[in-house]
Amino acid sequence: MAQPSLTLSGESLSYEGEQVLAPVTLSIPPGEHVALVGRSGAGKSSLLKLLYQQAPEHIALCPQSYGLVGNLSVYQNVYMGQLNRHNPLYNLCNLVRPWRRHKAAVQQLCDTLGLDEKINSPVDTLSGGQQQRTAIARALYQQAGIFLGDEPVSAVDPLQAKLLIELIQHQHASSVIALHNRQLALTCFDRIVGLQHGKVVFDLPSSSLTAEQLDQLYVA
Ligand SMILES: Nc1ncnc2c1ncn2[C@@H]1O[C@H](COP(=O)(O)OP(=O)(O)OP(=O)(O)O)[C@@H](O)[C@H]1O
Repeated sequence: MAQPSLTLSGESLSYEGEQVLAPVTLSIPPGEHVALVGRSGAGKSSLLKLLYQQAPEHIALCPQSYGLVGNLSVYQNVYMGQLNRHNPLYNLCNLVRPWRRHKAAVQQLCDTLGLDEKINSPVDTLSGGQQQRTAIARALYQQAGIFLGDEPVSAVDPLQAKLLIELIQHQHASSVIALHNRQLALTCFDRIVGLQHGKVVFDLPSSSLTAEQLDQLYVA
């Protein structure tokens, strides 16, 4: 399936009549990896929501709250990344007694993400970082062309965060990831979109930005 560009042409977002994101115009073509940076409440999740609405069928979404089912295993949660590819009976069979090809594919992802020993554990029994990696595994299993992540590496150490971002980018034609780690934004992404008080205040190549400029977003 050809990957679309994600394009916003002046869309805004309001809750109960109150605008939380001012009109945004931006385009993210296949091949571009974009970081969203800004203080808590600046509008990063809101912008991701608008982007998701543009092409949900092409997007693997990794939400801030993970959206995992706590009493189901890591395998079952990761399998759910492909739920919409199969009929309900097929899914039920593979959630209860997985076929070898699904089990092997999920096992491989779990090995890559350091979850190999946890594949049969209920998600509720995992650490925060392990739960976060399960949410990433589910998004990777979806095999979509575009990845949207809302602070998907906030609960892992900096080295692991960099490896995860590289893995996500390697497996998706384009990605938009909200994160607070400015160094990661500068080193791993093509473009950085800065948000402040519900507005996009810059949209620039990461090579043209410095850590000090990103720090300005965090000044009250
Ligand atoms: N469901 C909602 N109803 C009303 N207001 C909301 C809702 N979701 C978000 N907001 C408001 O929209 C604004 C932007 O929130 P958003 O979640 O987009 O920020 P953010 O940059 O992602 O923050 P964080 O880094 O804390 O996740 C905030 O003022 C928030 O209170």
